[in-house]
Amino acid sequence: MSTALTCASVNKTYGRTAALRSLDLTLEENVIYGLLGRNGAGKTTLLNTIAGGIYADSGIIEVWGKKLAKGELPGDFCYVRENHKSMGSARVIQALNYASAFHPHWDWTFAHQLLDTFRLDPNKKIRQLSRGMESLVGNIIGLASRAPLTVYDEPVLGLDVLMRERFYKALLEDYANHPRTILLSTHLIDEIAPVAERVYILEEGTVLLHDEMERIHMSAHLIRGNTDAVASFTAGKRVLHTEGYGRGTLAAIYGELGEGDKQQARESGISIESLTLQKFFSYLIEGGN
Ligand SMILES: Nc1ncnc2c1ncn2[C@@H]1O[C@H](COP(=O)(O)OP(=O)(O)OP(=O)(O)O)[C@@H](O)[C@H]1O
Repeated sequence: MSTALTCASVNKTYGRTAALRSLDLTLEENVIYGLLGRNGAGKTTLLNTIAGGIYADSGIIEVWGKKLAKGELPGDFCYVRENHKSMGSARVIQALNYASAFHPHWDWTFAHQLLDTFRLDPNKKIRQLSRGMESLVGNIIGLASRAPLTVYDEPVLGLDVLMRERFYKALLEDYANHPRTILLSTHLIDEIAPVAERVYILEEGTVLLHDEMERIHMSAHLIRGNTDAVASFTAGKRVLHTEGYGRGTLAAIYGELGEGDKQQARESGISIESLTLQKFFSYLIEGGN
């Protein structure tokens, strides 16, 4: 498996704000990644830095093994972000035409199918689109470009639940037939869980956690039981959060549980539940608050 993107010790400050701090991130070929983080964590700064829109103060960014020079755009790369208003009075079809010129793997048949799927009028002017429709134009470009490295910043912003489902479905179906490396930044955390294979969680400009979605699913647990039993069960484990309720304690823990753990839980009356990605995220970031 080759590496699509490497960020090594990337730093970016805006005045006194450190938006990216010694950030390391590696994206392997043909994997879908989720990029999560609360407001201001540095997601957009990271994506803009990768896309060459802003310069890192220091650090290395390599795309397909080639180090990007300052201001250099990665080749055969698609960056989907909100706001196509700069295209002014262009029509949707003109925006697609324009995008197609930059992407050697562009598929027009697929682009037209997506216009139907998303019920977009190709002759409508970009400036007349609703916020959700505007996101959809970007998403069509992201999908139809079939770029080997595609990055989406909040692709479902403003989309209703039906359109969000259609987007994820189109992405997964097309990815199955045309694997590529995809990075999706989103705040709709539980929706990304069945889509992304791996996840990066940013906090204050650095990577707080990077793991496989499956492993998070297997490792993130909420346990409840008698306070002493919970204390004994969690000893030596990674505890993200604890809180008391009545005479018991609830604890969010991270780590795979073996047969011995499960037996101990049964014997001491401790219940074990899996955490959703959203709950795991909030416990990891700030103890569930
Ligand atoms: N142009 C700018 N000038 C000054 N500070 C900026 C600028 N852009 C971002 N920042 C700051 O950098 C930090 C990271 O912002 P960034 O937009 O990358 O976060 P984010 O994770 O994308 O947030 P959100 O989820 O709210 O979109 C924040 O503290 C933000 O205020």
